[in-house]
Amino acid sequence: MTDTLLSVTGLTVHRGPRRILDDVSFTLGRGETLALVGESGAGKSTIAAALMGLLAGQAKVDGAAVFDDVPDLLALREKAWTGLRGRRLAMIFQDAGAALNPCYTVGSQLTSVLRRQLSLGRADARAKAIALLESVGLNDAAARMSSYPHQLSGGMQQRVMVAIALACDPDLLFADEPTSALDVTIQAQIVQLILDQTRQKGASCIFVLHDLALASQSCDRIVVLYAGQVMEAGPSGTVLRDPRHPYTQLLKSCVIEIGTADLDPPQGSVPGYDDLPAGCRFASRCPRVLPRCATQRPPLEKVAGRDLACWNPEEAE
Ligand SMILES: Nc1ncnc2c1ncn2[C@@H]1O[C@H](COP(=O)(O)OP(=O)(O)OP(=O)(O)O)[C@@H](O)[C@H]1O
Repeated sequence: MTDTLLSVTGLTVHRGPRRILDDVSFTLGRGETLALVGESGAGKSTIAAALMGLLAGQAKVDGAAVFDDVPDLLALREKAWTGLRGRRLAMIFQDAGAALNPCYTVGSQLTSVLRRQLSLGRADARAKAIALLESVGLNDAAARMSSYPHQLSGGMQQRVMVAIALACDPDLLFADEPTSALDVTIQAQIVQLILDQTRQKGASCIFVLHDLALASQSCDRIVVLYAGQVMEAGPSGTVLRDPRHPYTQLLKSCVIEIGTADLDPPQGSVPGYDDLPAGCRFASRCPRVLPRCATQRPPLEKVAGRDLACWNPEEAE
């Protein structure tokens, strides 16, 4: 049994009249990895941004997020984020090429983080930066310090991002689709690198992923989101071996296996945020829909070892 590092309760985000996240709750243990999965627009990146305090001024954020000894991340003012963001919570973005500053060398971007956050002197920061680049598998790390981002491949740029994110030994790392800009052969290497590095440091990690197969292989827990609501959440083995929510079942059926005969793509699409039903947001596409689903939102309840929000769940497989 791990102790809890992050506990999110009732996270709700409005952008104007649109309720982008609706009462999202989940927990993450210390040293655990968690995957946020769901179709594009489900609100995965918004969860990460809200928990990193990056939505201020853009959206109305309600709910609570207890993080270690911080009573509520969602209530922090910008000044209170100093010493937390980049230090105890860090982020790896989708596209390292866009996230790294093209005007500064890899070395100067890494050492500036180390000097600012850890107050290291110039020589110590340089030595630690080289060690970090070595630890993320960058060949010839000392020489790479003077490279500009455009002189590196996409995979190498993402390794640098991992080094920067882990520079201050954060307790929690967000990896927002960290491999979506990379070739498929490099993707698995980068996911493995992030997992190895976070495990080695005893950190927790929240992966934002589209890929259910990758989530099941790499993460301890999984949160399945649909149009801003949690449909099902729990240990990834339990949820994916025996999905009880029709939406999780649908996602699972979309994982393509070599050798299967025909593709059977799901029908319909995620509803627009301007036109949402009062009840379950998946109701219009659900094969097990009941009349009450459109009008009454199912509560997230403990069912068979996971949290489930469904009036008419699948039977055990
Ligand atoms: N800056 C923004 N301004 C207005 N709406 C936004 C903004 N960012 C996101 N949204 C909206 O919020 C909803 C959730 O978006 P979000 O990016 O969190 O989803 P996601 O699940 O991460 O999608 P993807 O997998 O495509 O990255 C979408 O309807 C999106 O259009």
